[in-house]
Amino acid sequence: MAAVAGPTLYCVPSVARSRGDCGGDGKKRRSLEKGVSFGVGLKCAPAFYRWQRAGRGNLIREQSRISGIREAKVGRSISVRSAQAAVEKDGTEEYDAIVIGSGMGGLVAATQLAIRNVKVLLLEKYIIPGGSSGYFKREGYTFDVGSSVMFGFSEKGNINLVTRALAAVGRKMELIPDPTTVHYHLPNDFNVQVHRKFEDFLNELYKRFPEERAGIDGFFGECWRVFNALNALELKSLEEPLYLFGQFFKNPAACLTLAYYLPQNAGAIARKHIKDPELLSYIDAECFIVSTVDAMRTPMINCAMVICDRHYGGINYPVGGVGGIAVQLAEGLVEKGGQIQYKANVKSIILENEKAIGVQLVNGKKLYAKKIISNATRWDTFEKLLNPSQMPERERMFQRCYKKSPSFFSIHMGVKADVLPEGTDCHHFILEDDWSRLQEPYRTIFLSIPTILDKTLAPEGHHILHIFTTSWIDDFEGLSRENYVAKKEAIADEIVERLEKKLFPGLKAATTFREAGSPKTHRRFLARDDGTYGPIPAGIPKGLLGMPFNTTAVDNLYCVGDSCFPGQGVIAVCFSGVMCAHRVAADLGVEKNSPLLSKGLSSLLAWFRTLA
Ligand SMILES: NC(=O)c1ccc[n+]([C@@H]2O[C@H](COP(=O)([O-])OP(=O)(O)OC[C@H]3O[C@@H](n4cnc5c(N)ncnc54)[C@H](O)[C@@H]3O)[C@@H](O)[C@H]2O)c1
Ligand SMILES: CC(C)=CCC/C(C)=C/C=C/C(C)=C/C=C/C(C)=C/C=C/C=C(C)/C=C/C=C(C)/C=C/C=C(\C)CCC=C(C)C
Repeated sequence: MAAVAGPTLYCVPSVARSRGDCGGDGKKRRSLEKGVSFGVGLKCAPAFYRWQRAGRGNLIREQSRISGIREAKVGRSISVRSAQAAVEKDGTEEYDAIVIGSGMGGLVAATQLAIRNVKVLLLEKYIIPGGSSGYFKREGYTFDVGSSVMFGFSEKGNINLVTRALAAVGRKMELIPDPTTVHYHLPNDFNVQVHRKFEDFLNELYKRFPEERAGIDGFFGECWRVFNALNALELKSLEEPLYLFGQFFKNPAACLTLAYYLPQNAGAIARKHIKDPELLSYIDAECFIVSTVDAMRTPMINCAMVICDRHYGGINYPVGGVGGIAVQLAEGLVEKGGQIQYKANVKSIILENEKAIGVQLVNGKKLYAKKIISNATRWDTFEKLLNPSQMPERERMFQRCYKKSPSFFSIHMGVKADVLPEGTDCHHFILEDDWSRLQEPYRTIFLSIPTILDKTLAPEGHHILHIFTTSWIDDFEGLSRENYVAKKEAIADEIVERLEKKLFPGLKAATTFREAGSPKTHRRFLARDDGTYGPIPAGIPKGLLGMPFNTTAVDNLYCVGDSCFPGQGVIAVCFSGVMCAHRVAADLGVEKNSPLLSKGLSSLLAWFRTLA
């Protein structure tokens, strides 16, 4: 019955685009799902089409031929061995855990369970793993779907959660250190380079704000206090009482420090130390990058985490591109006995006596597990995979406290290398005119040029420019196809013009490739409601206090990813994956568990959330 999917590389979006819809339910797809579970991709689109076109009998033969390709490349540098994807035995087989979605949150949860010998099946709607941290290839360029700034990817300390997630499944990637995390280009000719060395970065701020030296030391000093406390802990589920009490016993100072900062926001702490409005606006911009809101609404723990990690372990870029991380995790998962099924679009979560017992795919197939983990956003989980009219009060409360952040408008470009001045940094953040417009759609420009670090991602003599800016899906709804495309191009033209003026004269003429994505693209390819980047607080939050953990009000159903504690960001969702796997393993009896204490802690945490 089953077929196994094999090797690894894809010209993914071109495939999906030609099919009209990456997650669509077309005829070809239905026939594939009937007999064959679809695995991580094929070497390139033509092979994909050959495979798709082959008759059902030929599919298995074609598959084993393709499985003979043992080596494929992400970018042109990292080598990825073929991943053996799911062997779906029959519809009645029960797994210990099913994970819906292979974003970094889902992948980490699945791999952390697999290494504990939990029988886990990961279901991904798309044809490669990674979600927002995936990649795609075009005309010799390997593009990161989303951010190229990787926190938590060093050899140092306890919070290098990306490194640790890979190491757990025996993987390690070659890294290129980034000397400057971000180069800020701000109003009134205020330019700051966030150098890898903390002292060099501070000197930039001291130079601009000599009278705020003590304030700068005070604010960043508090950031380090939080970071050092985080770094002292062994990070596991904060919903598991035996672990939590154990950490309080081993590291009371660190735990009390974190408990103190848990309900606080960065903006309020910055204001204790700093008076200069321009410096406070700069801290808003720092927070905006990590949370898409200003400092007053950014939890202090999250702010401190990113502000310090970039100087502690540093920002490091994986050779071959960010997409390689998810590919390595997916391969590692299968090596550790887990299974992955691609093109497995979960339509609903099956409940029995109000407990989650399985999932149903869009092709009607039902799969069962003791525990169901959703890496879809909480909006998608509780409004689409479950009946919205039966949404538990706990989720209603989440939706009152948090709303969907805007999505991104993104432009992936290939340009001739000589348009970039010598010494150009890899990542830039631009707000040209007015601080008050920081959170307005299209006003700030995020720009990454990963080829500054890894030249193999583009054809020789070329660079990649990945540009993005916040944008709401409403701007693109209800347009004809023609108007939709025209609108995307007009917005992209305007942003490129702004970059020409600010940074790279001649940019338009030097462009060799350009593709723009709207919030609708995010919704379609990442299966995120309204294409949202993640949750943002509806008002001023009490730090992280209101953010839900992994358990839900539905028995046996867990969430993982950016709509869980601690929120948006690759390193944040990796932590969410680690926490989720620990809690699930405890509930399965694989990790130490005390049901009574767990129940008590769960009620206590639920009460804390009502204070937020
Ligand atoms: N959007 C960006 O630009 C971007 C880029 C890079 C990293 N990130 C970070 O990644 C974080 C998100 O990571 P994450 O792990 O929470 O999730 P994710 O959105 O990256 O991945 C979710 C995965 O679940 C799959 N999925 C959703 N519904 C499904 C269904 N019904 N059936 C099967 N599969 C389904 C999606 O296809 C996707 O692969 C963000 O917070 C962000 O910080 C975002
Ligand atoms: C239980 C209770 C209640 C209590 C107790 C106490 C305690 C013990 C506590 C503890 C806690 C903890 C452990 C916590 C943790 C946390 C964490 C880890 C966090 C993390 C976070 C992170 C984050 C947020 C991140 C983010 C990031 C991001 C978002 C990024 C982004 C990026 C981008 C966008 C890029 C940019 C670019 C350019 C500029 C171009």
